[in-house]
Amino acid sequence: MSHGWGYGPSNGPDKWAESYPVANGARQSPINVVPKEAQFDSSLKALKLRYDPANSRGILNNGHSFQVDFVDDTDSSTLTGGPITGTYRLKQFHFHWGASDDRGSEHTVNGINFPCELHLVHWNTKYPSFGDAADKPDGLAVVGVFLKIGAANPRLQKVLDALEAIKTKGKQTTFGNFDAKTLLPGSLDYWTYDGSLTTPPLLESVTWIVLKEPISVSPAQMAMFRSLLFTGEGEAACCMADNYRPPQPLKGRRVRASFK
Ligand SMILES: COc1ccc([C@H]2OC(=S)NC2=O)c(OC)c1
Ligand SMILES: [Zn+2]
Repeated sequence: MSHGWGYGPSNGPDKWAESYPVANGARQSPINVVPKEAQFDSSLKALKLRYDPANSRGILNNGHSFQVDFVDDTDSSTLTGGPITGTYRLKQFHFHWGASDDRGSEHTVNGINFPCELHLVHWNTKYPSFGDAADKPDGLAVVGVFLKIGAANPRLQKVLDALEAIKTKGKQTTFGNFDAKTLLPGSLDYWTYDGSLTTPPLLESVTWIVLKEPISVSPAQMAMFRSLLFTGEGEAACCMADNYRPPQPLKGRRVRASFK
């Protein structure tokens, strides 16, 4: 790729392998989840997500998505249980979405796309930092939550209302006292498999935890996601949408279910 990776025809997911050969690796994400082929595993524990709203810090347009960053210097916002061992700290959350409601999620279920997918990113505290954990096979755990078109979701609104302040690439603003737990659905039933980051560097370091139950988002709220720009101030505006990687080959991996 002659220039940075992105989601366009010249630098999108089909081109990433040119600069990141791991794109064709053995444990790439996302995948298509086929519930009937997922194995119920009774040894899988319940997810324990303990988030302290005081840890939320800021919201940033990073040119590929927007992310809400958390202070991660203590074990005050953590993921434990589920398929992982030990303690993983919440680092950030972000979303992937489509230009229209028929696409946008990264994982699919029986080949069905959702309009949006939330990723809550955690790193294994057996390593000293996110950066150290990011390239280890057990370094990261990402909780994926589907967003499904329905009633407006009031719990999303504080996040969406902040987007006008970060319209262009590189813009950020403070975003304190946000409880990420409010973005979770009522059920924490999940599918889990070994995978990767879904954008370059595509590191194969993620234990994926994809929740079965979606949360709702309204068409008007989806329009707010699409009001962001991939581009920086003063550049020709390009709407931020279709920032998702399509499903990748399973290559013999097992997908386990925490529920029957
Ligand atoms: C350097 O930090 C990164 C790099 C890539 C990703 C991508 O991998 C997933 S998952 N979603 C993404 O957009 C990331 O997300 C945690 C964090
Ligand atoms: Zn992501």
